[in-house]
Amino acid sequence: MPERRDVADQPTALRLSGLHKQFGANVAVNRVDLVVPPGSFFGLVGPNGAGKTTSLSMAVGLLRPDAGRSQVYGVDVWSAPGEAKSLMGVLPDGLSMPERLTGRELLTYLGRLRGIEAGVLAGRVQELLDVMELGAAERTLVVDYSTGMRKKIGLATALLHGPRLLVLDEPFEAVDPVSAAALKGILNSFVAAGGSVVLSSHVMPLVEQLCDTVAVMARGRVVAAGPINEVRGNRTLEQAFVELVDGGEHTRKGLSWLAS
Ligand SMILES: Nc1ncnc2c1ncn2[C@@H]1O[C@H](COP(=O)(O)OP(=O)(O)OP(=O)(O)O)[C@@H](O)[C@H]1O
Repeated sequence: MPERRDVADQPTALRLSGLHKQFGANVAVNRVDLVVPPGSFFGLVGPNGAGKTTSLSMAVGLLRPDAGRSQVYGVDVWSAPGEAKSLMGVLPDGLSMPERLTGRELLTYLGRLRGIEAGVLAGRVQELLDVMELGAAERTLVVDYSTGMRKKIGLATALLHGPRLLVLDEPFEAVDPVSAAALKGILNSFVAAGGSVVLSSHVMPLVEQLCDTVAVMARGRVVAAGPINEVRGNRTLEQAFVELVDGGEHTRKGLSWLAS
């Protein structure tokens, strides 16, 4: 494992301040403040429709907020987008990519757009294809990839330029266990070397396994945030999550007509 760099002097990896977004009458994200410390592995959890994707989309500059700001290592995402984006690797929800390319062509194309020198780029592309186990699909176009393969090539594009912060929306969704283990290894090494990761997930054991810090969102607000041990207390994260989100009300509901 790479040696951990001293991250104490670095500015906050990601700071969301008063971030707000409304779709018509629906307040999707309600004045959210969030601080992701440098060198942390940060999990964003919440039930369906809580506002996670909307928050992350605004955080990385893909969706303009109605109010509030997002800063990456002190750089404002909306006033200095070029600089902020060079610091970030992003796996958005529903990533759209040039699909009539093979994985190698896609990574090479995006690497050139990001100004990576050709020799360096070729090495990185090969390493990413190997580690994501996409080398076997060398001749397959991205349009013909499976869901999990699309997730992996999306992650590869996020890692390509060597960012300091990774923002990943559901990175493990549809990824097989072998690839997931490889991805966990990559992300852990990245954090150990001083990088920061923010990921959203519905899989509580995965968040407990990977993350040192969590935020729980519900109905557009952050209802708990901090070191994972503090947020879950003496419960599992899943128990804490259910209690924080609805006091366990839904878990007691059943269907009167089912198996009665
Ligand atoms: N483009 C949009 N237009 C209108 N409403 C939207 C749009 N995007 C999100 N919403 C609404 O905003 C709210 C938050 O959605 P969001 O996708 O951020 O939640 P989420 O926490 O990521 O959910 P999930 O876990 O199901 O992915 C929901 O009520 C959703 O219907």
